[in-house]
Amino acid sequence: MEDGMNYLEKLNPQQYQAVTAGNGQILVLAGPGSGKTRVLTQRILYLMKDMGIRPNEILAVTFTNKAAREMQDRVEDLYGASLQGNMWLGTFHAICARILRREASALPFDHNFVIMDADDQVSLVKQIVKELNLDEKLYRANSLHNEISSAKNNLQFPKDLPRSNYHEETLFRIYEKYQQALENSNAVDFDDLLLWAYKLLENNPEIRNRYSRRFRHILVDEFQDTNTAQYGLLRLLASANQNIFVVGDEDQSIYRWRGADYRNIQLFEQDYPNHQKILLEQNYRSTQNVLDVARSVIDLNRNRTKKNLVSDRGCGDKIDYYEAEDDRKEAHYVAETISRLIDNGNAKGSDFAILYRTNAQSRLLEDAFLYRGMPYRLVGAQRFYGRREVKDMIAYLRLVYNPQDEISLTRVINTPPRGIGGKTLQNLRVTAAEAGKASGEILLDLGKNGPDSVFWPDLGRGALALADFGSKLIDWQTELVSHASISSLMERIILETNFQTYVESDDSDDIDRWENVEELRKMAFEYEERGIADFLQNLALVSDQDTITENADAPTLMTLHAVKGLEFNRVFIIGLDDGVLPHSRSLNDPEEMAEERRLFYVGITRARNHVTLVRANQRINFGIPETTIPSRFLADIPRQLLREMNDSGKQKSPRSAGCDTRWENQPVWAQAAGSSFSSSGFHSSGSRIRNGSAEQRKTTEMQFKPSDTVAHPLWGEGTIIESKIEDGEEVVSVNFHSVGLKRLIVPLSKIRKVS
Ligand SMILES: Nc1ncnc2c1ncn2[C@@H]1O[C@H](COP(=O)(O)OP(=O)(O)OP(=O)(O)O)[C@@H](O)[C@H]1O
Ligand SMILES: [Mg+2]
Repeated sequence: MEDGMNYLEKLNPQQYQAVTAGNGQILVLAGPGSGKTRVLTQRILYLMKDMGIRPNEILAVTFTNKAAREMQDRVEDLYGASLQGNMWLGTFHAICARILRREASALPFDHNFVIMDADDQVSLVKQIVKELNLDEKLYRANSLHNEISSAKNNLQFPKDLPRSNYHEETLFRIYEKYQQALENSNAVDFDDLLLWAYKLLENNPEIRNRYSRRFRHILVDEFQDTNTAQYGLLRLLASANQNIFVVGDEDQSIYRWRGADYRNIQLFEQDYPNHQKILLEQNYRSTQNVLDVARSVIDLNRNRTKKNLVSDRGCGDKIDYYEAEDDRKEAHYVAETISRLIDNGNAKGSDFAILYRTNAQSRLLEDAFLYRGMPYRLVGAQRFYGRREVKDMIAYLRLVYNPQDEISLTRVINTPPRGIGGKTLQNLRVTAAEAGKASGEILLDLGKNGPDSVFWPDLGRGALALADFGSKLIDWQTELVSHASISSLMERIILETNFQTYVESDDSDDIDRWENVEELRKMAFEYEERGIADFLQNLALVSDQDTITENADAPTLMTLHAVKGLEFNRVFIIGLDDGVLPHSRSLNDPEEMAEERRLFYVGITRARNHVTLVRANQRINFGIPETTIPSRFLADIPRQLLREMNDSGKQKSPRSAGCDTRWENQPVWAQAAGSSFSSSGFHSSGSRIRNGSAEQRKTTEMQFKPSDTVAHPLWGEGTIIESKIEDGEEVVSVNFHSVGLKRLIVPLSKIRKVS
């Protein structure tokens, strides 16, 4: 400690306490932007610099590969030396893959196993449903795959599943066949990485001891999103030294659909009764207005500890709110506003994130950006890695690396077409099954011994084409072994299969497919040193967040799920309509609704300075406009924290500046009834929207009375049914000829009197 811990960046007392906590179990619970990730990073440094822990004795778990990379950069920067891959730092999946490769001799697959991507996993289930002659409409591959995935996340192999009815019995059979197919391909899926790592450590005391002794300190970010398998794994890995440091926020648990369970925080508290709990309350990311809005949303979730969120950064701007006529205009409003802010010199492209509930919502945004010729970054793994031409090329590499990979073989055996039809492929499979080998092994054998090989007389006329492909496969394997260069291997494959001509011949849309293949080759080039195993593994484990292109000065378009852990100066959240956010799937399930609320909360709290909430009065579904109702979450935001905007991005209803915390002391009313939404996005009775004292209430003047005829720009004419003062503002019920009854808050609504 000769430098007085100068290397530690400025920390507040609670942060300092967490960073320098001694051995044992430490639980850091704190809201967004309070420095959890930063504390974890600094603790790694502290362990190395002051506690004499070596990098290879530390295991640090992040939620994405991108987060791992950033953490590594930061630690190296402050440590002043390269960690040279000595530290075990990465996602649960990457860390498990590393363990499984090292310990493959104790497992039912080789160390060069491949990791199947999400698409392939579902295709495999589909194929099994077909093989079992089940009705594909009743047995949907996607939902069956989800069931298999949750079984795995609960640490269950097929034999552990209940089999007391027909459905359970069927699921068992499908799961069993699925595992068999993976094993035959020397492949695993994402969930297997966790499941096998857990079982490996649980069943092999020697291996468990080796790892748990080695990791003298374990650190976990985003702990609230761990699932059962991950938590179990942590327990095993920490079993020898019992030094485990976790940071998290129960309000940011948003991966329930992947088996995440924020109750693992409670489990941690029970399982480690001597743990030390540290709370961080100071928020360094967002302004107070952003935090107040976030809090008004999350405070309505039950069964949680209410937390103060205190900003270090002053009140800041109010939150903007815009209601567009339809979803196309919603997207244009966003693009237009951003373009204006950039043109005025008030912001730069990378300041912005535009967040939405579902990937499909990005399409109109992209249109709006393209229309203006504005660059943008669209985040999502499917965007690049899901492309046919990219998947084809990856499948080639996988097959060369692991000829047992049946799925990749099926994908490329006749792509580009080389005269190997369905019948020939079927023959190959049957021959392979009879010989107890993988199809790829037969191919290699044919490549070596020629089409007339005495061993495989049943392949018929297809043998020639198969042998030809087999010999290419041999050449590529040799290339890989002798040159160990992925990009030159790719070059050869491209050349010898006429891949470029094939890819360029597909002009079914205006995507530059060849450019994607070139991009993949560039990526491969960066892996020359680390090798093909690492490259393929990283391709398989890529997450949405990992696809954010760095150094691009452009707004980022991404889902609320993908934005976790990140921060932006300005955040737009679009689609604040009931059924979009919260999602229609979740409306009837209180647990799901609580998660939707957390998702909205995560979105708001990404902002440093500014949040804009946007919704559309109508959404076009398959060409038919449907009128929407505002998200029920909007009603939970105190209105004095909001500024309603008009089309030109100007404020409609000016309100006083500064932090307005009066609402905090008022009673939290029950959630609004769904029927009381107004066109202006906010509802009246039963809402938390209130400002003004009783005094004001008396003096507010009423503009409308029952039976007045009014007109609205969207809904046309209607008749006032009722008019009253609520919370100091006039609220009317109007019966519109076009859409029926609506409740409107007069100062915010667009109605005018006709007679
Ligand atoms: N003591 C501090 N002084 C100045 N800035 C800080 C301090 N602590 C954290 N920050 C900054 O605050 C921001 C939020 O920190 P960080 O991302 O670590 O928060 P977090 O708790 O992990 O948030 P989330 O829950 O969203 O993941 C970062 O920009 C970080 O650099
Ligand atoms: Mg964080």
